[in-house]
Amino acid sequence: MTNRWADSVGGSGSDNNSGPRTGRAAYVPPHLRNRPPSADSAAQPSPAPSPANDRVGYGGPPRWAGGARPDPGRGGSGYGGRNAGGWNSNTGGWERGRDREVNPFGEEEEDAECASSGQETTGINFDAYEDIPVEASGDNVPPPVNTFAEIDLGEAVNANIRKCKYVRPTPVQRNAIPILLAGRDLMACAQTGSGKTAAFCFPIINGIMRDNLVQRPRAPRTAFPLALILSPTRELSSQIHDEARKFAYQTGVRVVVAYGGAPISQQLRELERGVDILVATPGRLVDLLERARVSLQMIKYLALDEADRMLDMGFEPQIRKIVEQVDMPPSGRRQTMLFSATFPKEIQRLASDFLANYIFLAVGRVGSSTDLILQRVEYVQDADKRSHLMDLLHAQKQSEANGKQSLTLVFVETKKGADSLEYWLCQNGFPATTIHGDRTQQERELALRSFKSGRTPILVATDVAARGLDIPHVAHVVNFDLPNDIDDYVHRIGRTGRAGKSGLATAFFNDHNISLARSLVELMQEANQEVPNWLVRYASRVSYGGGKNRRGGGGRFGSRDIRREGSFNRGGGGGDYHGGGNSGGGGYGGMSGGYGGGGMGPGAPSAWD
Ligand SMILES: Nc1ncnc2c1ncn2[C@@H]1O[C@H](COP(=O)(O)OP(=O)(O)OP(=O)(O)O)[C@@H](O)[C@H]1O
Repeated sequence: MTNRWADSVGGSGSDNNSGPRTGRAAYVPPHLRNRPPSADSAAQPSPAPSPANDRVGYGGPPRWAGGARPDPGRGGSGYGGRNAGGWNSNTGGWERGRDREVNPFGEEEEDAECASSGQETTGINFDAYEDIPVEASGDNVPPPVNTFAEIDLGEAVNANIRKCKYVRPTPVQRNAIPILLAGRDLMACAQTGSGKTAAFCFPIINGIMRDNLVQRPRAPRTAFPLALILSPTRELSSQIHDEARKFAYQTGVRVVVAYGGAPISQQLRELERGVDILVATPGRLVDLLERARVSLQMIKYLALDEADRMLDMGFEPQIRKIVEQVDMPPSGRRQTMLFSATFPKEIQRLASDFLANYIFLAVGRVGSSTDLILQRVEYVQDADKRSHLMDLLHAQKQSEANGKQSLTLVFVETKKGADSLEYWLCQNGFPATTIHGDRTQQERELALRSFKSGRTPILVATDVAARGLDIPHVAHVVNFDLPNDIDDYVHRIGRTGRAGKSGLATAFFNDHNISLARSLVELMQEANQEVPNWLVRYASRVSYGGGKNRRGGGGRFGSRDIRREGSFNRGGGGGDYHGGGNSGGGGYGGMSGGYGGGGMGPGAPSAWD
């Protein structure tokens, strides 16, 4: 009973690509594939047994060893449309191909009854978002919608929305989807856990289905995707791929993922079988482009998730190469969408290079954290951090005595620190695992699965796990080491308090974190959190501009559309504006100042792909 959710989570999206594949069907263009769904015929794979701790798993059978691997949710709609994304437009295999599509919902559908009858809510707590302020600026902003029924996403996508148990669109979806369906470029900022993935996936899938027969060039070994979704980490790309496959199930739109650390041969095979939407990390994509195994010349939709991270110093050269220096159609001839929970001014400036006459959308204040997360900051000297963490974990265990076990995500600064804390926790009776850039991809995936399943309910991580990961049941995020950048803090704590659920975030603060004090106080006040007096005193002692604090230089959440500031002249003028939350009324006030000083630090580059 207690493990029921854990089992289903552990199984979902992890081994659902191991269904049988029998032969190859001919390519069918997406617009011909959108037929009413037939009964799912694919057998559901059973989740592979995993050890209690992935360290123990080192002795287990090697995954990926030789040939096909039981790959977690990757590359495998099983659609079988050979050369989709390529050149062959033979339509003969449509039925066969679709019938073979592995059901990406896996056991979740079977568990639906259990989930809805239990304490778990599968949907967003919409009350939490009722009053969220919305700002949209740009020319002729399409109005928001209130329901999915108001948007014509097509029968198959609507069926998938129901399977996902999405009853109503979230605020970012209500606003972003009509903008994207109208073909507009978009820079969208919305709080962590508020449903941005679907906000860009639905319009992309719909667009591909609507496009008339797209004749792709003839090049036998080169894939020609129509849409590209870039994200900064392997795990996030894998997660987006899993989500996109659910949204695209039975639409005939084929989604493939490519990221580093995993054998490229498997990814090449998937690409050869056809791709409409390619989800990728920049490094692996550059590799595929250099091998001429992917061409971007047919790209009509480009989405950058965690766009501010993608355009900061760590990634910008790769992104420029992909978007500007290969064969992707220029802005204006493709539709570009950038999403994140944080958008510093400098990044907005850079981003405007990739956009044409775009709309800027802010749902909630840019860079703010959701007040669903209870934030606590405690003064803890470095030497005392471990025992303090132990106290927190013991207290948590006590409170869970009669309830379900919840997950704790502990962020540390270094990879070595992660390993050593993990070891210490395990020694002290707290099963833990770790994820960071020094672990192999195989180890990283195993660790994530072990954490999600609740087998190791503590995950010690570097910033590699800070962005985008949507892990149910993370009840507590501990910033054992605080980051230097307040935006990183926002993303880290955003691993809890998702989809309308509440969460707890505890930070250990000491004199090493002094440069963060002021922005931390502002962020907490913004989210109606109780701020300790000692932290306010720290904040008043420091001036802006220190460290990598990007909020420095004048005020709180700089954040609105930078085109509305006089100095910015690129990318079209700001104009239309609709404020208010769900009620559709009211204005969007209170955003003043801006990001000023501070560099755009790459955070911990070694942790990123
Ligand atoms: N309309 C909806 N109704 C119910 N749940 C939803 C809806 N849209 C998305 N969700 C769920 O909300 C959760 C968070 O969504 P998602 O991961 O897209 O958030 P995000 O805004 O991208 O977060 P982050 O900024 O951390 O990347 C997911 O579990 C998703 O399935």
